Amino acid sequence: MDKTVQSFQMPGPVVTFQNLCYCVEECRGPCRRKGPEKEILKDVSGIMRPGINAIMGPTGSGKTSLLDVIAGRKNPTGLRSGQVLVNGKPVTSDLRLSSAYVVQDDILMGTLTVRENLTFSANLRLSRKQYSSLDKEQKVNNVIKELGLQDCADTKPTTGLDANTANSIISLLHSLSRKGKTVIFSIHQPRYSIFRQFDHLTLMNKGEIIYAGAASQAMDYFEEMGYQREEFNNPADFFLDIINGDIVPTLDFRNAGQAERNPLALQYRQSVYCNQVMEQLKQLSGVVDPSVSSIQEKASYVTPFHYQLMVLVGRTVKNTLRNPQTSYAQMALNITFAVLVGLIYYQIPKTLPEALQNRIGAFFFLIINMVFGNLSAVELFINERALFIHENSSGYYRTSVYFLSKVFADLLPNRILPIFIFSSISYYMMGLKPNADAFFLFALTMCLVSLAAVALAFLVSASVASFAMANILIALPYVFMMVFGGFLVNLNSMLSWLSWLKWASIFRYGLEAVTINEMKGQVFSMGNITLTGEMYLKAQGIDYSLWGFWQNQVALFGIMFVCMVLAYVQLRRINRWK
Ligand SMILES: Nc1ncnc2c1ncn2[C@@H]1O[C@H](COP(=O)(O)OP(=O)(O)OP(=O)(O)O)[C@@H](O)[C@H]1O
Repeated sequence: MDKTVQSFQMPGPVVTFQNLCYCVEECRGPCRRKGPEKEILKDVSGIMRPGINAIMGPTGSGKTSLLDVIAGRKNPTGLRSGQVLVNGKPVTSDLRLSSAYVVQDDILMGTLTVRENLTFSANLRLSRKQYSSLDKEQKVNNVIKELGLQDCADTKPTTGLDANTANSIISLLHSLSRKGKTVIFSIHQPRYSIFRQFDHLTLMNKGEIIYAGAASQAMDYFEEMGYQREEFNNPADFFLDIINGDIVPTLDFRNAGQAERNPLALQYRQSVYCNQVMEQLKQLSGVVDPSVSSIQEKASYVTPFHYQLMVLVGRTVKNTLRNPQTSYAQMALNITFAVLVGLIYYQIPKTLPEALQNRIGAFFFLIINMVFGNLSAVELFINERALFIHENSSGYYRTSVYFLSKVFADLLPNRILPIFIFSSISYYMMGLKPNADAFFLFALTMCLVSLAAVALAFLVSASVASFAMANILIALPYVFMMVFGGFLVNLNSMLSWLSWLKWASIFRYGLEAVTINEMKGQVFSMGNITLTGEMYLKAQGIDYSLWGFWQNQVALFGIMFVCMVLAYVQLRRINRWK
């Protein structure tokens, strides 16, 4: 019996696509000028039934593009015509959750074991109402068993997945397909042992289908066209040789005088295989419910917000604990700088001129350390960008959950804790105001300066995809803010159209706040001349009233808040389409 007919009888989802035309705009030149449109899928139609459906073809033939369009991963703006249906219905988020899309690149959390990665996925993709923790554990164990990964289930992924996986993956897909799953994948040049497990084959060339039908009949199809296969030649190599023109047909099937760009595609369109597909598509599309396609779909998740947050924070904390270099480095940097500042400005005297020069110099030094010490925060969203895109578009969790889990898991161990240690060491070594409330306000200001700088780094991190770009983009505002901080240049003497930048300077707010906190109520002397802290603040034009002090904290908090919100918006705007 014909294999296509055999698999058709297997119950399970049927994926259909009709007249798909997909175009991309190529960017050219250093300015990435938009070039002409390029059609990468040309009127492609097909039916994928439960079983193993392979898409084959040479590099650039459109295999991945077809797979991406079927999976809804390709930017819909490029789709000029056609629609993908599953069981006659357009793809919705419910269907997305009951399907899986596996990409070629390694996008697993490298610090977690195979079992932990699978458990993470099971926790977020299986409904808590339908599956208990035990059910999920059992499912994970089954997958590990089916993949033959028992020996490396509790080791980190990269060590366990080696060359034997091609065979075991195909065996797993085969057994899944026999349970009524529709498995579709693209493959370049499989060996015979793999090829013979395919039920259905779609061969592509230059964005068009040149054969779609039972894999077992593909050889006959080309042999009937006059292509002679050498004995022992692997079918996959045979097809590629035909496409590349390395094998010529003994019969000339091309119509005389016809300058067809893709004669194999034309031949397929005229074949009984193509006619069958088009006939069956007509029957299947008769059941399409037009109301479904008109519904503007909203992403839905099988797990609630708080549960996703718990699972994600758990993974982020585990990742931080197993990869603690950044936290250690951040702590070491803060302790080293605290001791260094403490030694340089050790027990600042109250006699002039050192009393003022050393205090203001020390504060500037401290703020520089608070701002530039957070450069490592730019890596936060860049490191895991591919993982986030994959998991988020597969419906694992909401963007807000990811954002909150990353931000909190980074802020506490890497930012807030080291700052309190930093402040405690440097404050008392420098001999600043000894009362506890002054110390607390000092530490609070350092914390807010640091968090505002970190939030700006998060914003950059969520906006770009490469470290090189992020480093340039973060260094610029930091340096500008330093210049407009009020220490390197007197802001009153600056050109008025430039001096407004001081309102965006984290340095200025931080410097003013710690200066008010330290100077207010102090008396400095030189011989019999005395100078109060208030006199100094007034001479500098600093408002040292209660609100004058707290307005700096409010401004720092405002900068942090705005940058965090913008970072979240940028994370939502990340292009998830291929
Ligand atoms: N987003 C895009 N922008 C520009 N060109 C694209 C884009 N996506 C695909 N293409 C082009 O479309 C053609 C088909 O690409 P596709 O990746 O689908 O081929 P493929 O058969 O999967 O190739 P490979 O085996 O190398 O993965 C290629 O020429 C590719 O450069």
